[in-house]
Amino acid sequence: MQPRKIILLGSTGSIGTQAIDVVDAAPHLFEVVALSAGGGNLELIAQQAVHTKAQAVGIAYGDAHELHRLIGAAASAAGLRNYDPAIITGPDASTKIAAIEADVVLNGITGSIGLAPTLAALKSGAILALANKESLIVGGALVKAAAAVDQIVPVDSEHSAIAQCLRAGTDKEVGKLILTASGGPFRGRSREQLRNVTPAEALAHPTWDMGLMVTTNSASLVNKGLEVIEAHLLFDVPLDRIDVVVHPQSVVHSMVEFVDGSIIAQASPPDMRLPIALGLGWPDRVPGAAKACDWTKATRWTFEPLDSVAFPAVELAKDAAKQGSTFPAVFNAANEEAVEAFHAGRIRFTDIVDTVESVLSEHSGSLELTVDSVLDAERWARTRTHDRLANSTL
Ligand SMILES: NC(=O)C1=CN([C@@H]2O[C@H](COP(=O)(O)OP(=O)(O)OC[C@H]3O[C@@H](n4cnc5c(N)ncnc54)[C@H](OP(=O)(O)O)[C@@H]3O)[C@@H](O)[C@H]2O)C=CC1
Ligand SMILES: CC(=O)[C@@H](O)[C@H](O)COP(=O)(O)O
Ligand SMILES: [Mn+2]
Repeated sequence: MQPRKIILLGSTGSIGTQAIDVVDAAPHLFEVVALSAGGGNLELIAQQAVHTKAQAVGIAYGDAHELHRLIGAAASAAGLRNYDPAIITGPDASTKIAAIEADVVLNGITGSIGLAPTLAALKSGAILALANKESLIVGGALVKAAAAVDQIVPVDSEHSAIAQCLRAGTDKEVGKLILTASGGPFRGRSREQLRNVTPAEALAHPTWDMGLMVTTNSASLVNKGLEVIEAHLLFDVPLDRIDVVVHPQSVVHSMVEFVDGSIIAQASPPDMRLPIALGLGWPDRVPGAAKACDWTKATRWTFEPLDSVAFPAVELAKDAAKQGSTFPAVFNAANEEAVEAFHAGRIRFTDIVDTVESVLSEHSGSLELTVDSVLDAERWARTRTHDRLANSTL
C-alpha cells in the first residue's frame, strides 16, 4: 500500500512538530507532501521542508527569499541535491496549501485564522485531521455543511477519546459525553486567588506541553468551554448532555456514558502523538504510536467536580453555543484578544473571562451564518475587546 499523502498546517507548532515525529516513526504509512506555518520560525520550517522533502511550503508572513535561502542551505547541509519546493507566501498561504491534492490535511494552526484552511481542506475532499478546534467552533454549521460524513477526524485528545469510545455503541445508546479537564495550573484556587497570577504561572501546565494560546485557555478553563462546543458540533450531542469533570492526571481523556449507565473511557498517558497518529491513520490505529499505561507501578486517577464559580468559562461557552449564530465566534475572538493582553501585562488573569462575558453581552448576533458574517463578528469582537481593555489599569 502507498503511504498516505499528508499536509501539515502549523507544522512548526506543538501539534505540527509532534506530527512530524509520528510520520518519522511510520514512513511506510505516511508521507508529507506540503507544510505551512505562520512564518515566525523560518529556520525550523526550512529544516522541516528538507527533512520531509515536502513539495510545497507556505508561510503567512516573513521573507520568501530568506526562506528560499534557508531551504537551500539546509538541503546542502543534508546532502540533498535538486530539492526546490514551491514556496507560497501571504495570509492565505495555508489555505492554498490545504487545497493541494492529499489524503489527509492536519490542521495544527492556532486560532480562528484556521477557518479558511479548514474549509479549503474539506473542499479538497481530503480527510481533515482537526486539531484547530477554533475553526470548527467559529464556523459551526458552515464547517459541518462543508464536511462529508466522517470527513473530519478529531485530533483534540478529548474528542479523539470520545470518537474511540463511540466505536463501541450506536447513537441511540449514547446518554452523555463526559469531557475530562486537567483543571490547569490553578486547580483548587478561589476566584480571589486567581486575581494576581502571572503569565508564567498560567503557562505552567501540569500535564501537557502545548502552544501559548491553548495553554492559557487550559488555565482559564476557556479551553474546556471551547471543547464542549467542539464536542457538540462533532458528535451531535445536545449541550445539556455534555458534562465536564476535573481529572488532574490527564490519563482518562474523556468518556461516553451509555443509556444503561455504563461508561466507556479512553485512557493513555498524556501524549498527543497518539491522537495525532490516529487522526492521520483513521480508522486504523498506528502500532507503537505512544506508550501505554504502566501497570507495574501503583497509580491513582482522581476525579472532582469543576468549580464553576472560580472558573465560569465553561458555562459561558455553553451559553454562547446555545445562542448559536456568531456568538461562539465572538466568544473565541474576544478570548484570543484578551489572552494577548494578559501576556502583554495589560490585564489581570481574571479579566480574560470577565471581558469575554461583557463583550458577549453586547453582541446581537447575525441573522445568517456565512463566512462573511463570522469574519464581521470576529472583527467587531476584537475591536470591542481592544476598546474595553484600552482603558483598563492593573
Ligand atoms: N498542542 C497540543 O497538545 C494541542 C493543541 N490543540 C490545538 O491545536 C492547535 C495548535 O496548537 P499548538 O500546536 O499548541 O499551537 P502552537 O502555538 O504551538 O503552534 C501554532 C502553529 O500555527 C502556526 N500559525 C500561526 N499563525 C498562522 C497563520 N496565520 N497561518 C498559518 N500558520 C500559522 C504557527 O506558525 P509559527 O511558528 O510560524 O508562528 C505554528 O506552526 C490549536 O488550535 C490548539 O487548541 C489541541 C489539542 C492539543
Ligand atoms: C491535549 C489537549 O487535548 C488539550 O486541549 C488539553 O485538553 C488541555 O488540557 P486541559 O484539560 O487542561 O484543558
Ligand atoms: Mn483538548
